[in-house]
Amino acid sequence: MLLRVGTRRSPLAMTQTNFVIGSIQALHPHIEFEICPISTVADRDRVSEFHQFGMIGVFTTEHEEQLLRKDVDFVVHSLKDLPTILRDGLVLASVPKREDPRDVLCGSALEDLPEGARVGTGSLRRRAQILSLRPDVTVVPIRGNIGPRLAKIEGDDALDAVILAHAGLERLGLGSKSSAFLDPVAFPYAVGQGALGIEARGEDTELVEILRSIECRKTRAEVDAEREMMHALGAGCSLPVGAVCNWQDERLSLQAQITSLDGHERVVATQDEPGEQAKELGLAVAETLKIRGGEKILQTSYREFCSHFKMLQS
Ligand SMILES: NCc1[nH]cc(CCC(=O)O)c1CC(=O)O
Repeated sequence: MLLRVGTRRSPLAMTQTNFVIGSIQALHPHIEFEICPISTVADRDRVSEFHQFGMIGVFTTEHEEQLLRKDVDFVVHSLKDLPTILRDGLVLASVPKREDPRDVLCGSALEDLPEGARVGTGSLRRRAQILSLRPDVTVVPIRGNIGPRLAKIEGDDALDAVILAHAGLERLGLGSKSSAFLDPVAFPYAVGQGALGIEARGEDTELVEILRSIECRKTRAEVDAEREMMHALGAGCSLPVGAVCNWQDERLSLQAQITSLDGHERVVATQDEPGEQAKELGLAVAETLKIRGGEKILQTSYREFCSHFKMLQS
């Protein structure tokens, strides 16, 4: 059997894809793979900030079209970039074991950041959360692959720190740059962060079965809860919503936080349920966030980033 695998071309995407192929091959040595990399809108356009500002699916739309055209058999995504709603006919077939999902500050620990420090991130969630912990910092929008982002803490005009996902650094062999982990209770990570998502056509039941052989049941429960919460909030991947989800002793606990873009307001909800009720847990936490005023914060942030986007275009 030959399987064609869709992926982005970035070093991180290629590493992740090779990892998935290696994991499947270890269990199914007779299967062969052909990697079919493409550049997405977000890779071709390195100038706009639009995808950082809530536009959904910029990393994944073209992959879904490839799947529906049957140009590829499955696609390996960073799960946090995959929208909670997939195109008709496509499924999240498998979620392998998650890396450490925490964010890290590269360049300086939080407590060592000087007053008024310049901190780089393109993510609205990270912007809001760092401002809520350290109102004195200036957030500098940055984007691009992990290597170039990391380079912003070196050389002339260097930033004091950049915020990145530990998982991305670890997979690229740059785990030693993860010097200062951000405590996820104070600085919750993005929904799905640190996990991979393998997307395929639902009708290919035999293939879905093969892909499922590398799934991690605990990770799947965690990300199902997180994604259901995100879906119920109607929020895209880069809105200021953070999560901490843990599976322990057959129970799943989910803490979620919505933070206003200026960091001044935040709403938190925490709940736990038996592990098999991941989706119910996600829905319940979303409801609590809404009741506590989270929806209003999201609407305001949405308006703010739409006007920011218009400003960038004009
Ligand atoms: N949006 C970019 C992106 N997508 C996945 C990762 C890191 C790896 C992961 O979270 O699985 C990153 C980079 C980052 O946020 O630092």
